[in-house]
Amino acid sequence: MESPSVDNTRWLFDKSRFQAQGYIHLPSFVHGAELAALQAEVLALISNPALMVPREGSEHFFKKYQSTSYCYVDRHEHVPTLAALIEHPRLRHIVRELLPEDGRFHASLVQYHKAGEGQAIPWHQDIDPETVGAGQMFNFLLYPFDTSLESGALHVVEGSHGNKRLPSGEPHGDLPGQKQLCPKAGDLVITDCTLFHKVNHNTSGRDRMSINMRFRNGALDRKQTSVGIYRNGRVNYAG
Ligand SMILES: O=C(O)CCC(=O)C(=O)O
Ligand SMILES: [Fe+2]
Repeated sequence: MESPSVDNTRWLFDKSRFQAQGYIHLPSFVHGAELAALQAEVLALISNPALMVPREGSEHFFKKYQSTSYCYVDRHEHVPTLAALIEHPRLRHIVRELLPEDGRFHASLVQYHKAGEGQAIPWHQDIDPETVGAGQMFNFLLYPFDTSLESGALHVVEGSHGNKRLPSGEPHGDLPGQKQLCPKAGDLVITDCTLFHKVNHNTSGRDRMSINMRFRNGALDRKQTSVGIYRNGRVNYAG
């Protein structure tokens, strides 16, 4: 007989499904006053360009990889609801399911695709699958506002996580088996960092934002987590 707590766990997070797919979509993870606070704080954050990662000198990166979002890294003092979310018991429960030995918070990223600028993130893997592999680092993506096909769906290739690198080709070109997710406000999407994923161009008249809380196995060192894979090259974010 399974205990009720095991049933609760299944309801919250189906680990075997996650491990088979490489991602899982949990609707309405955050709602009500918490979601309203997150929305207000994220809007305040993106209204302050001084807080984003400087773009000067990165023109080559934007052009080559066609990754054009405005990015805010670890701005927790400006988004206290995000700081609280990282310690959220339900979220930490899932982190423990995924990384029972040593699940550590790694970094947060707020990605901002401004209305009217056609911004996008091409196919990528957040870490090098050949050196790290699946099950070591995860994105917990929280969407403060509704997304749509026009503002930028999260595209994923189910089951692509593991030790394989993305096939070379067009940065945004279609991949076999790709699926489109359009998370609603408050939804959480968890992905393995080796999963093939991208965000298509924001052609809508609405801003598109995502909040990424990244967790890693504490046994990984910085060198293993600083390389991202694109279809036309690999990037060492550490420089
Ligand atoms: O904005 C999204 O939906 C995905 C962002 C992403 O790929 C990332 O933060 O690694
Ligand atoms: Fe990513």
